[in-house]
Amino acid sequence: MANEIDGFNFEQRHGKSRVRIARVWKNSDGRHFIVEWNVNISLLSDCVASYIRDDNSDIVATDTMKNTVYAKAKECSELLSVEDFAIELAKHFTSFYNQVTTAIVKIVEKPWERVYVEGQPHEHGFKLGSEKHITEVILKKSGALRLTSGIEGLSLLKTTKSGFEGFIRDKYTVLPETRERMLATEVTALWRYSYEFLCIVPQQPRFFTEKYQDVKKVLMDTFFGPPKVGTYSPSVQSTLYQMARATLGRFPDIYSIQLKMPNLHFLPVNISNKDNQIVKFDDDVYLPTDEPHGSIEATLSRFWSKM
Ligand SMILES: O=c1[nH]c(=O)c2[nH]c(=O)[nH]c2[nH]1
Repeated sequence: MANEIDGFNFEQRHGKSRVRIARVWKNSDGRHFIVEWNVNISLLSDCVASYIRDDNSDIVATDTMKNTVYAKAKECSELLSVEDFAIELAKHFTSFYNQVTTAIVKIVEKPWERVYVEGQPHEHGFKLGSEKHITEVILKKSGALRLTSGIEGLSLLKTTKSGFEGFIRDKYTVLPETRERMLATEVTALWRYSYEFLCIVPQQPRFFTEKYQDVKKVLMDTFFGPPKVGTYSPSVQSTLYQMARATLGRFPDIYSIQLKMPNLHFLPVNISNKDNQIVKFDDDVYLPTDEPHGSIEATLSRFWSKM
């Protein structure tokens, strides 16, 4: 919220960060479902008086925001996607309070996955996976929506079919050109859907959960290529672009995708003393590192924003 005050421009927002919640649903046939969410709420609201006149009468207390997370989760009688829960919260804040013009709700979901015991899905047993499903909803009172979903911490590695050649060489360059190296990264992907109004958001309960799985599969399949032969990567940049391109090619309701793909180096190991070479690198023994790492990121968007 921006206001002009005393001849200055004043912007403010307030909210509650890191509200942790787990919600369990128990089906009548004995199967349990669980989600664990870390919720961040930020409200743009007309409460300038609290900053400049010690008048809190227009403030939604951040403690109330926290309680709302638990109350709304209780109200959800069935398993729902993290996107749908973020939309529910944002809808509540923008419709219930006159003062609130925009709600920004970000949620990170912990990847609890059902375990298999004796080859069968367990009714109430879960283990923690690795990458996280995230979402950000920005909802205005008018119903105008910005819906972003993403993946955080998707660690991928391939032991071949990667190289890096033809880059600038100058007096500081020592990196040899290669057509054979390891490629390792930890993908952060953020994609924006083209559902720009509340009223056109798909209502099927599993829609965004399935879309998340589908996008993850397209990203991974493009990174690795076919199982027997793979796909040669001439650079992280090229692979990143192919992954973004495949996502926009496959999903017409995704308007843009941002990918961050650090290049996590696996350094060749060569060890010698003055008499012998103890270890000679033959694409087999590496020193894994994460510092320093290359940082490569890009956003690919359509020119039009509507489907
Ligand atoms: O795929 C790569 N992209 C780079 O920009 C880069 N720079 C570097 O040193 N190694 C690599 N690898």
